[in-house]
Amino acid sequence: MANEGDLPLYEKIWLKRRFQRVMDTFILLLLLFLLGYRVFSINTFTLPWFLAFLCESWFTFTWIVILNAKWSPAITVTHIDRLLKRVPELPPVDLLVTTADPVLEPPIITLNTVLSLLALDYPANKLACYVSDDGCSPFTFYALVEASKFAKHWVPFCKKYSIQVRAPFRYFSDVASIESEYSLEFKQEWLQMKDMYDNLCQKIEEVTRKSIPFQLDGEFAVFANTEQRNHPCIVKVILENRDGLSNGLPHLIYVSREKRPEYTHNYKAGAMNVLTRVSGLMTNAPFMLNVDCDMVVNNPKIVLHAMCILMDSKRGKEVAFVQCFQQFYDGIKDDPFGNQWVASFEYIIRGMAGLQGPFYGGTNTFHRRNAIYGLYPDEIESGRGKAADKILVQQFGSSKELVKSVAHALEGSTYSLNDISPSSFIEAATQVGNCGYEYGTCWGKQMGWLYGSISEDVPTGLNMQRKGWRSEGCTPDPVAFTGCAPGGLLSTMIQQKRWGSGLTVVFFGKHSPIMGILFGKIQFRAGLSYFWLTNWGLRGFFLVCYVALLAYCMITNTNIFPKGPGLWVPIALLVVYNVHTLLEYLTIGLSVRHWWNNQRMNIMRTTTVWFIGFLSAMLKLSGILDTVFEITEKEPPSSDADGDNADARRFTFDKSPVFVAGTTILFVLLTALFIWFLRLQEAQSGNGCGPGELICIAYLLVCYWPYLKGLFARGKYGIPFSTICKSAVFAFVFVHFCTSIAIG
Ligand SMILES: O=c1ccn([C@@H]2O[C@H](COP(=O)(O)OP(=O)(O)O[C@H]3O[C@H](CO)[C@@H](O)[C@H](O)[C@H]3O)[C@@H](O)[C@H]2O)c(=O)[nH]1
Ligand SMILES: [Mn+2]
Repeated sequence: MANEGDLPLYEKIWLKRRFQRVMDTFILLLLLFLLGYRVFSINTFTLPWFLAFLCESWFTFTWIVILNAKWSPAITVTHIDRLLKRVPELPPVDLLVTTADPVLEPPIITLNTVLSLLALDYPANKLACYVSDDGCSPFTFYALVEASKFAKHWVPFCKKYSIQVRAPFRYFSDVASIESEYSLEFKQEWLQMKDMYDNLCQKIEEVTRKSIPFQLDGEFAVFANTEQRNHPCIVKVILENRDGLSNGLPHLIYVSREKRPEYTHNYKAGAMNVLTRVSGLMTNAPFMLNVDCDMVVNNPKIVLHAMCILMDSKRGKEVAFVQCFQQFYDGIKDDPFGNQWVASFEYIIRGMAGLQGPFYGGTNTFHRRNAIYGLYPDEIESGRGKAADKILVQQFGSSKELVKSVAHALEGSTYSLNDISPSSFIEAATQVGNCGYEYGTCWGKQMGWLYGSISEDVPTGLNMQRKGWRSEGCTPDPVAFTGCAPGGLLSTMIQQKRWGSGLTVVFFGKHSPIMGILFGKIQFRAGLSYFWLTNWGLRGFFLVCYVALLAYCMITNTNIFPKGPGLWVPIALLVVYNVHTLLEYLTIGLSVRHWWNNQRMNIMRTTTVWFIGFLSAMLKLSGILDTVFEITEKEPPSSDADGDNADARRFTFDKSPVFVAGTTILFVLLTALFIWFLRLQEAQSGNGCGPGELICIAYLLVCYWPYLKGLFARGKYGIPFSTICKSAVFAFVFVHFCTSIAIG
């Protein structure tokens, strides 16, 4: 038997999914068959055939990417008991939260996230919570101050009764949390807590509802004369665990970095870098947990689980970050807008976890501070050694205090808890939160959260894996964090557009997975699996081309699919692919409806928002137009939140260009079908468009059904008249173009 001390703190278990591999391979063969067919039927060579060949080559490549990503899935199993036995002194962890807009991200949400963090099952003197507020909002600050008062009761309550869900709005929305079998004492305290929480909500609502805020004096004076994009740096220590009590409350610090109109702020990446520096000064924990303002802790032991991985003496040393999946609460049943990603997590991200590790997803992630600072994994044992202060100043900026703390972190010297309290660093923290601080340094370029893409998370993770680091997934039961999925169709589309655009920029940039494979230490298969992510925009481009090609065939009575027996290949592809994905969904307990919703959404988002994202990335890359990080709207917790709400599942439309793209495609499909139908009366020539094209167009139309319904619906469920007009013009131009090149 192995010595107890030798047992690893975590294990990695590879899953066997043989049937899936067989099906995946079969689909690949069909694709190759189709390509082969095109190559050998070169005598019928026409431009449409050639374009179809290009697109299908791309689809085949995409399939190889997916197959490779899914091929060797793995899960991690963590052993908290071993950790607690072996590591008497748990390391400190800094908790970093970002919020950016008090309207799109109501303070009550941020407050709940923070409360759930403060109540983590981890020694309170080892935790410090930092909240970055890009909105510079006195409301958010007020909410945090009030939350800190409530936390003094809430945290002991949670710990005393081992409550699982420690975000009050989640906890109290669950009626089962108070059932008859509980003791009288508990019930009394429960009622008290509920009362206090209701009061807290009421207070915050009262304040935020007023158009003129409360008196900006005392603590709030700093917010006078500030604008969201024009204000000095504000750092406030809200809670301080002065006596270092392990059963007290963690530090809570509010940071609103300086903003000036003449500076670029780099959105979330900029905010994260400021948080990294401020936390570096104040507590300098070797590990940092980063969550978005709407991701509440769902498993209070999650830090312990993550530490099992990061503190493991063998394999843990190569792990730069531990990624917990994004999962959502109150998600609408059967995922009508395709924004819950359940199947992708199960198959793709678990698959990546079996390679060099999952990508960094922007939230629910534990980072090794020195990996963020640019350390290589082989430097971790020995530390980097003493770097000259001059070099550190060049890289990290001119704050003397920060350079000292960075040197500490890079040397990997044992984490001596700072005896100095956070509040003595306010001045230094304000300095590192200023706009000009990063000028000429490496922040955002070589280390920290990288700038340049509005999907900052992916290149940031790649930048670490490029140096040879691995990452690890962590999926304990219960789920680690739960967040709020975009509420409706529009916010989903905006989010998808941002990813489509940001990821395309990554693909063509310095931090592309290709560069990582060629010049860094990204393993080939790991790099290839990243294409699943970074190619979303490109997939939009190719799919739109293919759809246009199909429509062109229908309109001009030409074809891209073989006739006769060869026709069975594309048809078999369509059928097998759908059956296979359906089985994948059913295997993990998802419904047929869920599958179909995701399937059609995949078609809709690829042909609209990913395509638009691709175009906007092209504009950005050619320096014509910069891209903007549009924040996803978060819905405030409501008592009638209910996953079965029929209205919430319906598609809503507005004047956004996203819907112009979709409606245009719908019109093109309809016109193509209509022209084909008219032609039915005429005698058929042998070489015209055939059943292959027809089946594809019909399939696309079924996917686009919600748009068709939108044409006839009213109010927010209907497509606005102006959108219809614009789309009609675009569709007309396309059809006209088709007919004119066909004749010409
Ligand atoms: O200027 C900004 C913009 C955003 N944020 C914060 O960034 C987070 C993510 O923004 P959100 O609008 O919720 O975007 P999502 O699409 O939901 O986020 C996903 O995608 C982002 C990258 O596109 C990642 O950064 C996120 O972690 C990931 O959850 C939120 O906490 C925001 O407060 C800022 O701090 N400053
Ligand atoms: Mn979000």
